[in-house]
Amino acid sequence: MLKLVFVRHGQSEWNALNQFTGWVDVNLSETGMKEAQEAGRKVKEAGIEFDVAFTSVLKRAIKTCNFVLEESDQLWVPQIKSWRLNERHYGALQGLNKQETAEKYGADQVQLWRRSYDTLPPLLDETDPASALNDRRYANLDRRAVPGGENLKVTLERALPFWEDQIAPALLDSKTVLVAAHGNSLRALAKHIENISDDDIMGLEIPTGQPLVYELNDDLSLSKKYYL
Ligand SMILES: O=C(O)[C@@H](CO)OP(=O)(O)O
Repeated sequence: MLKLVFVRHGQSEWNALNQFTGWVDVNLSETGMKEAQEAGRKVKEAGIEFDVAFTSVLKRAIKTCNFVLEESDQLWVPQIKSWRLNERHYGALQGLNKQETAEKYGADQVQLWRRSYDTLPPLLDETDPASALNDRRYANLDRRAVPGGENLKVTLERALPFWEDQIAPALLDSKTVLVAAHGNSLRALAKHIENISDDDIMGLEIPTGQPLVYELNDDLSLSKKYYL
């Protein structure tokens, strides 16, 4: 049985402030660090030994990856970072308070922006410093892949090549894989793995710091899914 473990980063400073975050590189909160360490302890208790770990280029996920590996005494495990595992880019919503935005535009509109598969957020010009697209870590990024903001569909389209090129081959090579990433990049990959419809994906939430184990068959079809 092939094994894949998803961990959504622990609570971030902007999760705590209820702000749209996306590609803004905010830190874990104190609570988030504890959640990530607890996730590592659960991995250790479950006796899961990773061969490779994948994470994004955002510190809240990278630190979560490190905490999980440190607490399970596996800091030696090779780590590969990619922007393709980043949180969905939240466009012009980045930095706004979610509650205030709901009061301004209505809760239904905000729920569509947050959870619908194909509604794009209001886009941000790539020259806007808040867009993060000019940061040097994205120097090789094809800007058409992230048109100033992403819905889940665009997030899946840019995460999928990383699944195909890196994660799936590692699994098919019988490696036990950790993916420490974000609410929406993990929802996108979960949609693919679990074959969830465009409508049903609206209802899927992945909690922070809870290791989610996928046991997969040899053709990467889903056998079993559970939280530690
Ligand atoms: O702000 C964000 O980047 C994400 C994750 O925290 O928010 P949402 O819950 O709307 O997907």
